[in-house]
Amino acid sequence: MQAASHHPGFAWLNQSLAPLNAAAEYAARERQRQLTKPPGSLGRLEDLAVRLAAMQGSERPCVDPAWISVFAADHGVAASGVSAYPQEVTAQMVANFAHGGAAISVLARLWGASLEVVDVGVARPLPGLPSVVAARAGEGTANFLAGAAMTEAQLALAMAAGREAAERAWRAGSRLFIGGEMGIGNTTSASVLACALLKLDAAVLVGPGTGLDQAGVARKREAVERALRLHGEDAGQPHGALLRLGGFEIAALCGAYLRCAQLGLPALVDGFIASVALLCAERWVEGVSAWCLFGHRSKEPGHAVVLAALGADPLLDLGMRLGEGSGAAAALPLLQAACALHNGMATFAEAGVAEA
Ligand SMILES: O=C(O)c1ccc[n+]([C@@H]2O[C@H](COP(=O)([O-])O)[C@@H](O)[C@H]2O)c1
Ligand SMILES: Cc1cc2nc[nH]c2cc1C
Repeated sequence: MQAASHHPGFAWLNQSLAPLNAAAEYAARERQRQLTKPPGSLGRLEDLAVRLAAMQGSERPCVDPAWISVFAADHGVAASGVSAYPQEVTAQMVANFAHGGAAISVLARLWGASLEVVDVGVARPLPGLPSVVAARAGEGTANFLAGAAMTEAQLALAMAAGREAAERAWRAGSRLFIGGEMGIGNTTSASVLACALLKLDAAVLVGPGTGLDQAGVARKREAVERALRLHGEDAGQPHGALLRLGGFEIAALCGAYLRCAQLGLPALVDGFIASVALLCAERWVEGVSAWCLFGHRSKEPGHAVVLAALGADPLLDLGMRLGEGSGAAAALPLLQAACALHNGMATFAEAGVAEA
């Protein structure tokens, strides 16, 4: 682990990661060999079952019940004209999540996953939404074009919000964690974080986000370049990067992935912003990404770059670019199918089918 900060709010990051279970992995691979199909004929569905077996320490893996936490927060940089949408959409979408009308609400219902919304720092939250978990680190971040996005204490609070969400999932008996995010302006934050950590140019990581036109993307790229000039030197490691350039929901996702890896809870990663949060977690503590599966490749162009840096090969490529955890949720039935096939198919011996 990197020596990041002596703030006591980061002490939990010193706990070791859970080990993968080699015996369960071997047993699952052996079982796959005995199922009534030519070896390897279920392709990546076989590998998914075996990887989940290694993570869950069981020859018979299972992703149900699955748990989804959507972290919402606002971004000071939204005031610099970097999004196609106004900032108040963040608070309005939180209400939409709470009322069950967002894409992630529909997918969670469809696949039988639990869904919670965590307010990590929406600027002007709408009143009277009892089902929203309040874990606010502030009233949105400060604009990182003028100074650091957040204080050390706020970073610790936001990461703890993610840690606690992973712990709620674990305590509820969930077998898979999906982290989603909502925050107008957060593709700018994610782009500049990735530039700083990967030492890449803004042009490689800046894209349209919610739907900027060409001129808008050029403005956004200039903003990212300015932020890198201002903070780049102090943002080569995840602590400094999140402090200066982060969002509260991105820090929360980073904390959630770290805690999942400590607990031994597999995580299914969503799109561009979620993958940048995982990049922060992996740079903070090496090995976190071994606890992750990747749901999809977002249409946001920087996502492919971040996935390559993580060595990840996602399951779906549907041209989605919504966020909220929706790309991961779209891949959940593939994981359910991988487990059902692994656990439910007959072996050659059971079915009386001749082997090669
Ligand atoms: O997950 C993705 O790959 C993704 C790509 C583009 C946009 N988004 C979502 O759109 C919002 C951020 O876009 P923007 O243009 O305001 O930076 C935020 O709420 C994200 O959930 C998400
Ligand atoms: C409507 C809307 C829904 C979203 N969900 C995640 N990001 C979003 C951004 C917008 C603009």
